[in-house]
Amino acid sequence: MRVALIQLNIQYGNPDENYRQVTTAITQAAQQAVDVIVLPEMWNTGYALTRLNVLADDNGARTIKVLSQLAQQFHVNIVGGSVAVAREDDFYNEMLVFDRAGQLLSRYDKVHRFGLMAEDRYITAGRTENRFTLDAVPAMGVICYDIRFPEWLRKQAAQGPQVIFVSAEWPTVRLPQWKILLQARAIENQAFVVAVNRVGSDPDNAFGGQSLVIDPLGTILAHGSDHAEITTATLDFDQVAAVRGSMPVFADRQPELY
Ligand SMILES: O=C(O)CCC(=O)C(=O)O
Repeated sequence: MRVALIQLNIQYGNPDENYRQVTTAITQAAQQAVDVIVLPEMWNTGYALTRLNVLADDNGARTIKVLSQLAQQFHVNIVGGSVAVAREDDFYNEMLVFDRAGQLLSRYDKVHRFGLMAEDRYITAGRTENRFTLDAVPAMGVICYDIRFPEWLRKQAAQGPQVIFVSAEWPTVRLPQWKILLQARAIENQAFVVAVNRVGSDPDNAFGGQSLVIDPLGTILAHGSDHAEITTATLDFDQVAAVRGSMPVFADRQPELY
């Protein structure tokens, strides 16, 4: 599975420009013979949370139309990062995943809201898991702050996913933690981690990219820079079987104790 990670310079509170940028970037990534394209967190609006009433995508309709059409056109799977979605009277930070036929496979609302960026005031938390299958590979997806909750990832990884997709707006100031947390999630779950962070800044934070592809032993296969770019890497799932076969971490769990 060849993956492309799109480090976008998200324009704060400017969905039209962000849909244009995403369309251009996906078109470029698709020229590189990739199987899965991955986007960062909240890419339609950035963290313009106080204006979600006018900016958020109504039930995800615009995002679904754009990403589904691109997935079909380029015959590529898209892990659509996350977008701000309005549904009934609430706002969600929602990941949308599409297969090569443009079918919507999964919708996931971020479960762990990040209080330091006021999500707890503006965003409604999700309550459901996010597991899906891409080209017959079991996979899962989480959003940014979720990676600080290993039990949330483990609960899902124990059900088979071999690759964990992460979409983020992770501030530069905590990037050293980003790397360590992601390597730990890969090692403990014996899975590939494909993690995309945005670049650029908003009125409150700078975001330094450093998107990562990590193998099931925690080795970094690809490392993004701090500017807008597309990073690619190839995942060989025989490695997941080999690592899980050589150390039976999942079988050795004692879930009755924790
Ligand atoms: O956990 C962190 O340090 C960053 C989390 C974050 O920025 C987010 O969830 O949007």
